[in-house]
Amino acid sequence: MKFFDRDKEIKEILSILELEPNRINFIYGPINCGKTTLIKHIVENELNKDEYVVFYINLREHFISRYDDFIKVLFDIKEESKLKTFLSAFLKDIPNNLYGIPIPKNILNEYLKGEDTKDIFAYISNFLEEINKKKKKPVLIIDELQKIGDLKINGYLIYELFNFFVDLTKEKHLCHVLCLSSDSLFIEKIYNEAMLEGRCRYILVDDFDKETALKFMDFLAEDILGRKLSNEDKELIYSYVGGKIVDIILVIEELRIKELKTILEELLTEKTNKIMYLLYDIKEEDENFYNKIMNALKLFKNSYEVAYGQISKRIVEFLVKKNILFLNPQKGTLKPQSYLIWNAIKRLLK
Ligand SMILES: Nc1ncnc2c1ncn2[C@@H]1O[C@H](COP(=O)(O)OP(=O)(O)OP(=O)(O)O)[C@@H](O)[C@H]1O
Repeated sequence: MKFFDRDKEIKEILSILELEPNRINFIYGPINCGKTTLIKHIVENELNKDEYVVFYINLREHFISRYDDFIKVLFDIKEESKLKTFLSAFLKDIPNNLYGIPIPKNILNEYLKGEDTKDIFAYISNFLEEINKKKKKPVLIIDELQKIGDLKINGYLIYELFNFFVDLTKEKHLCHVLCLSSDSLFIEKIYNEAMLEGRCRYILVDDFDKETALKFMDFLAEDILGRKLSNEDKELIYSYVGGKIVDIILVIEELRIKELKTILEELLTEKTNKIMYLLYDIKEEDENFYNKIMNALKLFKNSYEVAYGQISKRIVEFLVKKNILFLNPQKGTLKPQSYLIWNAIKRLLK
């Protein structure tokens, strides 16, 4: 699939990377809005390869339940045993794109004997310093950071990591740090975390707005169907799935074999049923909680976005965890995770 648009977000992220690293950057947005695709596009097509060295670490692909698991994910483990020879070989011909910080196996094993991140973070810092000396700018990207949000070793690992990131950015200006997450409860926690105040920047990647969504439909229709869609069809698609990229792709792909109205009704019925079954389960378990959930959902009957304070924290947490609502801590608002979910909520409330 060819990459589409995101000019504004690309410009914003490139303008951050042009400057000296000074903050931790959090890239957040609703589920499946295209955060990973955007970052991969920037790394592969927009960054000057002579200037940047990117370390892309995706926690989604890994099972992380212990300290060792996390540390291993950070690194690209090499067989070489002598640090000096290993480093000079690496610095002679630095690749632009890596999936972990290179480290000799024996050194990593030494570090893993204790549960102290101090030596490990010192190793990474020194490594990044060497890259800086070669006039290259390192960029550390951590995708799905919330996966280690609850991991504890002598306190929460995430706080140690944030301290380290502050050191790399605000203190030493050694490395750009981009953290991606679609868990808006996690982002909200960070947003309100005193130790991170003034040390972070938040970049929202949202679903496409209406104008872009309609253009995306034109682009896909040409690409997948080899024909144009009528304005009425595009408006109809938007009224069901809004600017959610994955949903628009699905609709256009299905158009090869099904009628538009059938596709849209099937999608909405499926989503409505899923939420309905969830609500049935809650009602069975706790009728009082169910009533509170229904009252919260009623707020969305006539509005796509509502102020955060209108719904109690416990209900917000539940609906966000179940991927029904998306919380925007910067704006202090809540909205359904997608237009399709919004339509499903409205259908359930009828
Ligand atoms: N700008 C784009 N142009 C074309 N297709 C896109 C674009 N952005 C996203 N997509 C498509 O949408 C799908 C979902 O995007 P992606 O996985 O990047 O979302 P995400 O926000 O990282 O998801 P998650 O909520 O799981 O973190 C991708 O597989 C890709 O095919």
